[in-house]
Amino acid sequence: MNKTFDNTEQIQKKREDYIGWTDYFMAVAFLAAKRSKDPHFQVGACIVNQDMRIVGVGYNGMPRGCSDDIYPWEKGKKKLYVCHAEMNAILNKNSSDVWGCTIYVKLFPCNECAKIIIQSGIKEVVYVSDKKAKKVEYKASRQMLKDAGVICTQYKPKVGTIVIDFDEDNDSSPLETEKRSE
Ligand SMILES: Nc1ccn([C@H]2C[C@H](O)[C@@H](COP(=O)(O)O)O2)c(=O)n1
Ligand SMILES: [Zn+2]
Repeated sequence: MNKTFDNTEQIQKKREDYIGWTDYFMAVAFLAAKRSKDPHFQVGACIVNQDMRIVGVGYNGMPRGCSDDIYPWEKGKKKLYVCHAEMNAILNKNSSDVWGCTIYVKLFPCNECAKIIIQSGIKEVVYVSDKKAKKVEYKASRQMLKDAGVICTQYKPKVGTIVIDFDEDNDSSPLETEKRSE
C-alpha cells in the first residue's frame, strides 16, 4: 500500500487509452507533413533525444526566401530546390546537436538525407513507408545507413488513425473560424 495515498476510498484509475511514445512521435511527424505545400508527396520528420524530448521537427518545402508560389512543384523540377523533411528537422533543432537521437519519419530517407542523418550522429531511423525502396537513391541510403550502424526500423503504428478534435472541450457552440494568413 502506498503510504502517501492510504485512504480507503476507491481510487480513480489513470486513463489507459493514451497513445504510446512511438505513435506520438510518428504522429508529430505526420502532422508536420500536413504543413507541406508539395502537391504530390508530403513528408514530415520528428527528432527525439534519449530523454524522449522532441528536439527538431520538419517537413518538405522550398528554402527560406524561395517562394512556394513561384518555385516549381512539378516532378523532375522540384528536386533541384525542395529541402527534405529530415534535413529541415535536423537544421531546425533546438538543441546543440542531435547526437544519439532517433528520427521518426513518414518515408524511409533518401540518399541525401541519409548522409545528413549519419553525419549528424542520429543513431536510429523509425519510418512508416518504404514505397520508394526500389529507386537507386533509396538503395544507396539503405546501404549507407547500414554501414554507418544507424538502426532502421519500419513501424506500424498501434492505432490506425488519430483524430484531433479542436472542439472536444467545448460544451456548446463550435469554434468560430478565425481568419489567419498562413
Ligand atoms: N526522404 C525524403 C524523400 C522525399 N522527400 C520529399 C521531397 C519531395 O518534396 C517529395 C518527393 O516527391 P516525388 O518527387 O517523389 O513526388 O518528398 C522528403 O522530404 N524526404
Ligand atoms: Zn531526402
